[in-house]
Amino acid sequence: MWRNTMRFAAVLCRHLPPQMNPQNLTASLKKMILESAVKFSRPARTIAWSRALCSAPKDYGVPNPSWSAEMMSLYERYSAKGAESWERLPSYKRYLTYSAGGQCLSRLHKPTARLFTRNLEEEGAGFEYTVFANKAERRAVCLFQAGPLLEGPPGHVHGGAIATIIDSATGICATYLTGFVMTANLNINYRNPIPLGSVVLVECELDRTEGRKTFVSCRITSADGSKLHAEATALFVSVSVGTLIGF
Ligand SMILES: CCCCC/C=C\C/C=C\C/C=C\C/C=C\CCCC(=O)SCCNC(=O)CCNC(=O)[C@H](O)C(C)(C)COP(=O)(O)OP(=O)(O)OC[C@H]1O[C@@H](n2cnc3c(N)ncnc32)[C@H](O)[C@@H]1OP(=O)(O)O
Repeated sequence: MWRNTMRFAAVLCRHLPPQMNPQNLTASLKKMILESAVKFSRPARTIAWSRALCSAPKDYGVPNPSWSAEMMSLYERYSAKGAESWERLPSYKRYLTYSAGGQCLSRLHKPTARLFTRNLEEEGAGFEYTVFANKAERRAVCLFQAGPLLEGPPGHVHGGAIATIIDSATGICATYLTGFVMTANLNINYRNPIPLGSVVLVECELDRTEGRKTFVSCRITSADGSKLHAEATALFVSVSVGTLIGF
C-alpha cells in the first residue's frame, strides 16, 4: 500500500503542469488521480483512493470550546451582520486547500506541512482566530484570541506572533479581494502590549491597488475598540497559484 502511494504521488508530481490555476486544477487532478489509481491499484480500490485523498477539509474558523465568552460574543455579532454583506471565510490547515482540487494536492505535496497559524492540535493553545470579510467595503476583520503558547514578554503576546496574525489577516483580506498574493512588505508599529488570553480585533482595509500590487492597512484594537495595540501597513504582490504552491 505504501509503495503504491509513493508511486501514485510520483506520477502525480511528474504530470503536474508548471503553471496551474484554480480553474484547471480540479480537472487535471481528477484526471491524474483516476489514471494513476487505475494504473497502480485494482479498479475496485479506485473509489477508496479518491475518497482518501479528497475528503472535506476541516474548517478551523468556527467556534470551539476554548473560545472565551468575549470571542463568542464577537463571533455572533459578526455572524449576525451577514445581511450587511459580512461573510465568514473558512480557515484550513494549508493554503493549498483554497485552490479547487487543492485538498487532494495537499495530501501529496509535502503532506506533513501545516499552516504556521494552524499547527497546534490543542484548541486554545496558540492562534485562535476567524476572519469575516466585506467585499463592498473592501475590509476584513479577524477576531483573534491569543493562547498561552504565544508568550513573548511575560504574560503578553510575542511580537512575532502579532506580526504573524497581521500578515495572515491582511493577506487573507488581499487574497479575498484581489486573488492569490504573497507578502512583499510589512511595517508594524507596536503601540500597547496584548495580554495573553485576551481577544482583539484585527481590522484590515484595502487602501489601493496598482497593477499587481495591493496595499492593505491594519489596526489591532482591544475587543471594545478602546485600546490601540498595533498599526500596520502591508504590500502584497499578485502571483499565480503555481508560484504560490512552488511548482
Ligand atoms: C482566488 C480567491 C480565493 C478567495 C480566498 C478566500 C479567502 C482567503 C483565504 C486564505 C488566503 C490564502 C492566503 C493568504 C495570503 C497570504 C498570507 C501570508 C503570506 C505570506 O506569508 S507569503 C510569505 C512571505 N513572502 C515571501 O516569501 C515573498 C518573497 N518575495 C517574492 O516571492 C517576490 O519578491 C514577490 C512575489 C513578492 C514579487 O516578485 P515578482 O517577481 O513576482 O514581482 P516584482 O519583483 O517584479 O515586483 C512587482 C511589483 O512589486 C514591487 N515590489 C516588490 N517587492 C517590493 C517590496 N518589498 N517593497 C516595495 N515594492 C515591492 C516591485 O517594485 C514591482 O512594482 P512595479 O510593478 O511598480 O515595478
